[in-house]
Amino acid sequence: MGNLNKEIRDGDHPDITEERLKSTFDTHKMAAQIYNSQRAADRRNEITSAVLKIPELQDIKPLPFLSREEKVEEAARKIGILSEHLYDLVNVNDGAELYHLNNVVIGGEGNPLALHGVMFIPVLQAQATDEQKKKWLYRAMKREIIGTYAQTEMGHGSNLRKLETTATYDKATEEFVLNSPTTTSMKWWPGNLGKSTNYAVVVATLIINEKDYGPHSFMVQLRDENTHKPLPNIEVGDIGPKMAYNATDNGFLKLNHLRIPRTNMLMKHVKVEKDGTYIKPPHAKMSYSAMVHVRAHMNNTMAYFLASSLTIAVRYSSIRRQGHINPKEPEVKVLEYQTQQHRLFPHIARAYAFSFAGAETVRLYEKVKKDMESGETELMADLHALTSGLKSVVTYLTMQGIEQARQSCGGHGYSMASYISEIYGIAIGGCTYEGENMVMLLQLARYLMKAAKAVKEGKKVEGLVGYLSAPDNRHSLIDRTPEKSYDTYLKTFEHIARQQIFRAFDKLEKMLTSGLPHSEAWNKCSVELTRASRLHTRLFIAQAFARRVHDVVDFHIKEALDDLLHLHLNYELLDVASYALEDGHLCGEQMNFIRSELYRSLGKIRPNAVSYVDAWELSDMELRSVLGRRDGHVYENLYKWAQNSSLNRTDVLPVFEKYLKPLMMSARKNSKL
Ligand SMILES: CC/C=C\C/C=C\C/C=C\C/C=C\C/C=C\C/C=C/C(=O)SCCNC(=O)CCNC(=O)[C@H](O)C(C)(C)COP(=O)(O)OP(=O)(O)OC[C@H]1O[C@@H](n2cnc3c(N)ncnc32)[C@H](O)[C@@H]1OP(=O)(O)O
Ligand SMILES: Cc1cc2nc3c(=O)[nH]c(=O)nc-3n(C[C@H](O)[C@H](O)[C@H](O)COP(=O)(O)OP(=O)(O)OC[C@H]3O[C@@H](n4cnc5c(N)ncnc54)[C@H](O)[C@@H]3O)c2cc1C
Repeated sequence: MGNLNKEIRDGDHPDITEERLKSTFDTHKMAAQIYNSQRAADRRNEITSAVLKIPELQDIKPLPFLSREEKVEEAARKIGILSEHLYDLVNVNDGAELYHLNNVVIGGEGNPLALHGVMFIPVLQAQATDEQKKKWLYRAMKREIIGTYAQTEMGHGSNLRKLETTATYDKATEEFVLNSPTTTSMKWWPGNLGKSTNYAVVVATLIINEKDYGPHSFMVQLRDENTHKPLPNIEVGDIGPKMAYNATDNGFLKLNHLRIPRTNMLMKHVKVEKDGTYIKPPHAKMSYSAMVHVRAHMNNTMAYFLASSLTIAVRYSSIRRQGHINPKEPEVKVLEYQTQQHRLFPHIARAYAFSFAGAETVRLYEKVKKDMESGETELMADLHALTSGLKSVVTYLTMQGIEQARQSCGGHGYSMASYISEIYGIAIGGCTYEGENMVMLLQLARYLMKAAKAVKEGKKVEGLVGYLSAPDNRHSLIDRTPEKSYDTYLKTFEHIARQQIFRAFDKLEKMLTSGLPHSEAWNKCSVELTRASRLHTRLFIAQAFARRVHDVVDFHIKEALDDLLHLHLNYELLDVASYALEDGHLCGEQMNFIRSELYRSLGKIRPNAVSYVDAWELSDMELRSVLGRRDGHVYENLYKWAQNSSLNRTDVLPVFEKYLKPLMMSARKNSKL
């Protein structure tokens, strides 16, 4: 039997090898849990190995040293090579493999086909008729055309029903006239809209005979297919640099009374007949499918970003020695400090939890997608509620975890050599895109309030909100039952979520009864409502984690996941404990028990810490971090990395003669006077 940790190599830093030798589980078997099958984990490594053999696919230099234009060009160069050799070099089979290939070769800063794959193709798959698919989808899949999803405007993103871009039907010519009447109506933000794409699905307010039918999707050709020049009546460009994600040309678009054929409206579910008759879709929100698609996959992308930062931080913490625990002994690895463990390990558990919750969400998404193809829409509300809550909670907690990872690396964490700040910048975009987090929490709250109303009316609710109808214990049984079971924790999470949902519901009802209009009452309750949504979602995440651990067969993997789950439940419960203390569901004694279990968990996780992050099998190429190097040789490579700085090209910069010398000369002259 070889080493359980598959990252061990000769010549690695002894401190990191020492960590890996302690592993109690096979990291590649653990990867099968993270990526949902052994085959998927194997394929990731095959793809990485294939890429490493192709010199043209390597970064020309570390990405932080590239200008914005160079970043855009570098991503496009690699996309070109990849598109040509996608099948002969790496034989990519599905979306997950493509996503991995992208992460290894290009990284998270974006590429010209990012929105093409993530939204343009999915929206055509879901909303185009067969004829429209023939016209655009198959060309898009072959990359003969490149598209994006242009919905957000400068003045409106969250409130889709107030989009200012209009698509007015002209019965006489059987055309839609697309128009951006104001500055604020310009499309603003769509990824790759600025410079890369030549087509877009534009979301505009449909007007027929002066009646507003709300947001609908239209295919618009933006640029000439050969010259790439913008077509008449179209102004398009890049919106400028962002916090991160700067290899992507997020863009603006102004449409000046642009005429497109009637058949350019995506009409699989909804129709406008030649005479202007409007035929409703089976469900009013079917046209929101591209957003739901991304939201459903975001748990996994966030888990990936979080795991990347933690891989960097935990590996670095195992070779960074500073200070003493026992003054008679050498300086310790910073990973020995309980504060460092408390800062990092709960986030490792969250990354796993998000991945498991993500797998369940994608399964539900795939089912709903299939149902929708045949016009079946029953589960759309459940999926919308689930993805709205998860999207918000997972992106927010990911943001916290990445920032903790950065701080845990001390000064070097602040250097772009750690690459954590770039990962942070990319990930936190997720708090905003695909629905601003508060807005999405309030969407889930609508669903929860309906369920609470049903329960109050004596009806039984099921599924994701089934616990609202289930019997509740007045007092938590944590530490009060002889057998140790996660069920007692999950029941406590249920209690907390249930209490908060009903608290928000009662507050809302009281205001409504006092005569306040619904929208005003809703606003006055909205902080309580978002709290209810967060607690409901955190319960779901904990349940999904527990379900996965329950299903694992391999003893050592189950044991290692069980340790992480134990840490997760104790840490998360402490985080939300005030809700349970308020009504005496938990008492001080139980709080002490939970705290001591948490500290015990940190000690239990410690020997496997490096293996838990190694199990994500993130190669050096995709991490792009000096601190996170697999071999642990950080210091000599930090020095090498700094040599890339353009400031080091000469010993003396022109600014010396121009500004600094005169400044010092004049100061010296003055001091002589
Ligand atoms: C393996 C990997 C493979 C693939 C990778 C895939 C993804 C990669 C992941 C990451 C992406 C990486 C890079 C991409 C980066 C960025 C891309 C970003 C793109 C964008 O941001 S696109 C623009 C997104 N914009 C938004 O999200 C806007 C948010 N606003 C809305 O969605 C709506 O305005 C809102 C808030 C839902 C309200 O809509 P509306 O006013 O129409 O409705 P009401 O509030 O009145 O509600 C009425 C009713 O409708 C229900 N409902 C709303 N939406 C839905 C839905 N989608 N499905 C079902 N039901 C819905 C709502 O609940 C109400 O029901 P009720 O009356 O309460 O019963
Ligand atoms: C990196 C990135 C990539 C993007 N890519 C795309 C893309 O490809 N295509 C595209 O179309 N768009 C894209 N977007 C735009 C994105 O979808 C929107 O920015 C997002 O939906 C938020 O909308 P907004 O900007 O209008 O925020 P706003 O709604 O203006 O939010 C401002 C504040 O108002 C609050 N608020 C707004 N409405 C409510 C409400 N009803 N109740 C309570 N609070 C409220 C919010 O919580 C927030 O605090 C992208 C954005 C980013 C950052």
